[in-house]
Amino acid sequence: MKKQIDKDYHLHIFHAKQCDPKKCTGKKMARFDLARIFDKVQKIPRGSILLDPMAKQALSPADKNEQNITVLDCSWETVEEVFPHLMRLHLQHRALPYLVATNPVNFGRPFKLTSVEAFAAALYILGNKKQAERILSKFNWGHVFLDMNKEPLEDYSKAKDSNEIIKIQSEYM
Ligand SMILES: C[S@@+](CC[C@H](N)C(=O)[O-])C[C@H]1O[C@@H](n2cnc3c(N)ncnc32)[C@H](O)[C@@H]1O
Repeated sequence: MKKQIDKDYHLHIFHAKQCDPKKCTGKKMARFDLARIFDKVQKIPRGSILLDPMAKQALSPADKNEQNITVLDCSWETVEEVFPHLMRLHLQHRALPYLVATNPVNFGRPFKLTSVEAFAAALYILGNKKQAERILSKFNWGHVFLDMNKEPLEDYSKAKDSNEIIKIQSEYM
């Protein structure tokens, strides 16, 4: 039987220019050509998955067929204000389930992931673990994210849909 080759997802960062550029994980990803970065909403590809911490639907393997994943790199202080403005673009807003951040700013905090952690979690859930490892490899704390979240990520990656993700999440919270 032919081995299926993992397809790489296209990663996009809508950058709101609200963070310290030296600490910004999105900027660093762009420097390494791991994601495309822009500051105009119009550049978000149509129909893209938008990783939105306030979305009603959780990301799940049912979203596997979408090619594009977008993150909004902004300050956590403005998240509640900015995401509703993007509803008019008809993107596929998806929240990530319970996972723990391992970046130096929010280490140990659930749900509050940096852009690179959010992308890596999404890639893992959608079945491309190699791309998740590749983007995290540019951060010296990156591998810790997959180590600490290995069990839930494995379970989420085997879920059928958003409802199953929510059920699995409740076992970890
Ligand atoms: C708020 S920004 C903060 C970026 C940070 N300054 C950095 O250097 O990476 C993080 C973005 O990652 C995505 N994200 C983080 N946690 C998430 C979650 N629990 N569910 C969905 N998306 C999430 C969202 O697009 C969010 O806007």
